[in-house]
Amino acid sequence: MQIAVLGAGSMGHGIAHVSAMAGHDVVLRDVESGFVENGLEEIRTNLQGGVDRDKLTDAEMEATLERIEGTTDLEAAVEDAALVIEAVPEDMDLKKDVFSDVEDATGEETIIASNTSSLSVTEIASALEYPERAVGLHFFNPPHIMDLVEVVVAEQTNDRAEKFAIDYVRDIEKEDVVVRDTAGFATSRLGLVLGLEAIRMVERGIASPADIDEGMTLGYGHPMGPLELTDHVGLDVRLHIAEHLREELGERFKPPQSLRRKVQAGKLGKKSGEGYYVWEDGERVGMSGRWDDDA
Ligand SMILES: NC(=O)c1ccc[n+]([C@@H]2O[C@H](COP(=O)([O-])OP(=O)(O)OC[C@H]3O[C@@H](n4cnc5c(N)ncnc54)[C@H](O)[C@@H]3O)[C@@H](O)[C@H]2O)c1
Repeated sequence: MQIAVLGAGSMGHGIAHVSAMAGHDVVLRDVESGFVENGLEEIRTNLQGGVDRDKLTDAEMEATLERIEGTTDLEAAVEDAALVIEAVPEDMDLKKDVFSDVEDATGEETIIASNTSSLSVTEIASALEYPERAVGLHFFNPPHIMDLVEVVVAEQTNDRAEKFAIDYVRDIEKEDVVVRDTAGFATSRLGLVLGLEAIRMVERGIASPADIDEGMTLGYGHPMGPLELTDHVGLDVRLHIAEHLREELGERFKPPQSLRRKVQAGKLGKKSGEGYYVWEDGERVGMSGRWDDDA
């Protein structure tokens, strides 16, 4: 089928990649041609990585790239699409505008999906005249590696849109979980509980970040501990989500003081060089603050 992906950033190019790999024709749209080119370049790099690891052949890589077209023209991107997936920045007004613009340029049958990680799909869908075709498709980063997609069912989503979304997820060989539209969906909500509690444990000196993380990787089989994951996601991003979930779901999501302090100090995790760990050239080289000597 024809799929339009709006936004060629971290998530958009990955969603275009996995859709084209499954044989769909994809149009990748961003607001500037430089962003589109970057997205297409990232897809080529990631596909080449797959070829280098013998996951796919050169011919499969070229065929996948041929199925992806880049553009800055919204109308051209969406007019023939059966499915439109937006992956523009996490801003409610922007997402509503994008949904509404898409609706103006497509037929009534087109399914319009949002890759939002925390906003209400119900509210985004309210920008549509026919909101029953809206649904959430929450991919995980990076989409070409991560197997899960949460299918988020908004208040308005009808059975056809829900089934369409589930079929699409299975078709691109990902695993679907279906979630009602609530703050944090299923994964962010549970992942954050673990992250916030780990931060409180560090705050109270119960154990070092590395020991807590090792406890969860070796003891529970998690691929990465909650504090290292917090550094990867960004402390500012986690704080923002915690504040949102606290507002929506209650005090159990109250952000710990130390998380707030670190964000105020610009210690945002891997991207700033320090969070619960110290990072150099993308590698973990030690622990932050009083745990430094134990690193
Ligand atoms: N990064 C993650 O780990 C992650 C994981 C799951 C979901 N998400 C969600 O995916 C969405 C995108 O996040 P991202 O990390 O890819 O952001 P990003 O900043 O990397 O990319 C967003 C892209 O959208 C483009 N854009 C802005 N306005 C646009 C418009 N009107 N039409 C088309 N493109 C437009 C920007 O130029 C940019 O290239 C957000 O809703 C985010 O919450 C992100």
